Amino acid sequence: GTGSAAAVPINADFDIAYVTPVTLGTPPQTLQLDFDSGSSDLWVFSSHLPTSQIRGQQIYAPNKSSTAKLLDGHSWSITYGDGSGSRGNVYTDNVTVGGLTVGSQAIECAQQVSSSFTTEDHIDGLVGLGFSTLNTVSPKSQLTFFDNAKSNLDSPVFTADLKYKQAGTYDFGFIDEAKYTGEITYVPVNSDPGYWTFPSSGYAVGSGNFTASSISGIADTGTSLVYLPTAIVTAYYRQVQGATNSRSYGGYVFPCASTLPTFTFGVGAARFTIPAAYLNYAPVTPGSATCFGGLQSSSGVGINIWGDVALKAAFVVFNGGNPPTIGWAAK
Ligand SMILES: O=C(CNCc1ccccc1)Nc1scc(-c2ccccc2)c1C(=O)NCc1ccccc1
Repeated sequence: GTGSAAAVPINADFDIAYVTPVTLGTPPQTLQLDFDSGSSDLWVFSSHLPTSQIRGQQIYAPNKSSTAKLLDGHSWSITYGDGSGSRGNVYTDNVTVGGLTVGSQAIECAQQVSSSFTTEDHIDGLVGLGFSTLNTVSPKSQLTFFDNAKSNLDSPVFTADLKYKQAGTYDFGFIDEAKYTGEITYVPVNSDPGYWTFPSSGYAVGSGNFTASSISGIADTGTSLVYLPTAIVTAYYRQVQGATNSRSYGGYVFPCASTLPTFTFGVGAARFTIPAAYLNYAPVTPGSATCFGGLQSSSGVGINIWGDVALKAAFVVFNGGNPPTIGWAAK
């Protein structure tokens, strides 16, 4: 089988995150979920949440689904690097994404979410697409939607075609040749950390020389920005008039009117250029003349993250075969 579903930016002004419609249970309950290759829990706003923590999100009510089953004695609790998090209990039910159905998928129902989830009213939960070793359900960890679907897929892959300020797609089970140009460059994935960790071959700032340098990082559809080693990031912002690394804003900022260089990264012999517009991420506060960069230092993060700002400059194949690999193509 295969599946194909839209990845829609949650904000009209800048690409904080992308959501995809997912139907749960019988009769179908449709939620808008954030597909996240940087984590491995499928969790949803649910009828078990205090109403004080719900602000407009759609909820999944397992007691309204004839196919829902409580996973007795199981719970989950997750914290993301930005300190946000959620926890709750677990049901299994049918989950459908773009025509692809998984029966008895673990659906982690939130009983508590942190304030940043409550205030983000366009995200009804997450679909983790990382490796199932990262799943937080206890005492028995659960498989991701992709791992459950894999055996029924024409090919054990999913692809991300994210776009700048417009809807893209997630495809499951096939590679759509119409979505990319040229060849797909595949590199090995180290899944031990539980992420889609792959080697990048180097970078260039604007029209400058390409610096060959092996950079290990993760392909993370759930993280908005790109986080790279300080040496690379300072080389980039040296080319931006008025850029500073702001302690108060927590990263590199610059006058919104600044001219930004592009940023090119290598995957094997292939080169991908992130347009300047993607790197002028957003005003630090609505209407401000100071803007926050789409490229930030990973020194406070602990790992290098190729988030949406990079992913939307390419067509990316997450190959869940044995061994796993990741493919990058121009589009
Ligand atoms: O957690 C993820 C992917 N999920 C991101 C997400 C999506 C919706 C809501 C909340 C979070 N990716 C990874 S892998 C490793 C980290 C990390 C980041 C900072 C410090 C330590 C670890 C993160 C992560 O938290 N990403 C989101 C993020 C937030 C702030 C700064 C950077 C990245």
